[in-house]
Amino acid sequence: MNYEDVSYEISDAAAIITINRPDRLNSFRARTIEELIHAFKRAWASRDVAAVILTAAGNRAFCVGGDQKIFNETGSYGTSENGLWEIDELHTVIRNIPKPVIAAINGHAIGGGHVIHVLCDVTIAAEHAKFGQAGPRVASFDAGWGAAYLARTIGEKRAREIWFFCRQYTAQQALEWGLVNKVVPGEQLLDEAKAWAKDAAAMSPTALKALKYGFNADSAQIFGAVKMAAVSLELLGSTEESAEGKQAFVDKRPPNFAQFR
Ligand SMILES: CC(C)(COP(=O)(O)OP(=O)(O)OC[C@H]1O[C@@H](n2cnc3c(N)ncnc32)[C@H](O)[C@@H]1OP(=O)(O)O)[C@@H](O)C(=O)NCCC(=O)NCCSC(=O)CCC(=O)c1ccccc1C(=O)O
Repeated sequence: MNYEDVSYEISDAAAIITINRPDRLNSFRARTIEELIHAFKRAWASRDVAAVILTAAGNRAFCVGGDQKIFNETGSYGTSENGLWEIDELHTVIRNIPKPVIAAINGHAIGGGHVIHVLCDVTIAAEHAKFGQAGPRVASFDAGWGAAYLARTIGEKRAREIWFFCRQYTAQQALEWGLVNKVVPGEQLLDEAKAWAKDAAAMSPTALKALKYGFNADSAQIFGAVKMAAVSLELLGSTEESAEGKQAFVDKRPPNFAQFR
């Protein structure tokens, strides 16, 4: 597969997968998701890879979720080679790849970009990184992993705060909440992630694989809600409420959702 939206390289025993749409703050479209899935499966299959580092181009954003401009223009997140919108499959592959996935957060991790980092095994953040959900502002949501797994990670009250009020949180706050594992100066981010990957590479791969699946077992029942949430989000996407959210984003004005209460 030819990558347009991501890059893939191997450094020592780490696969470095980089989201590469900096002009759209590394927001994703259907093609981005398809390429990310491909890159993760490539890392899964490779004996040269012991751990995956997921990061993004530039120092402004890790990923700010779905590309709202494309959605506003076309009513979807665009086309992929196989014709599918596979955000659920990306989440699944991050959970199921039997190697540690290290998110290296180089800026804003917002909306669907925040969900992706939450699902990574560990997160290292640059000092200037910002965290939060934004879906309810544009009539979107992830009521599957995005809600339930976030609550498992940081607790119900904090998860509900993040989703219901759509605020942004500093890297330091994220560290205090257990949302990230370590905060480093931006210029040290990739080296720090590589050092973690190097440490993981010294471990028994079978032990890491079994541990990852053991950790996953406890939250596996969330998957049922993931599919239900995807169906309801798809339905919301075809409504006037959704159109108002996306149009307001493009117009740079607050949405008027009052009529949909
Ligand atoms: C991230 C911001 C807080 C950054 O703010 P700031 O630094 O002031 O920069 P801006 O001037 O706002 O932005 C610069 C430039 O980038 C454009 N841009 C920003 N975000 C997006 C985006 N998401 N899509 C397209 N373009 C974007 C912005 O318009 C500017 O362009 P100019 O042309 O220069 O004006 C701030 O930008 C911000 O809050 N962004 C919006 C974040 C957002 O709403 N994200 C979408 C949330 S919904 C989502 O992610 C859907 C996910 C999903 O579909 C899903 C489905 C099923 C299961 C799970 C999921 C899932 O959630 O993963």
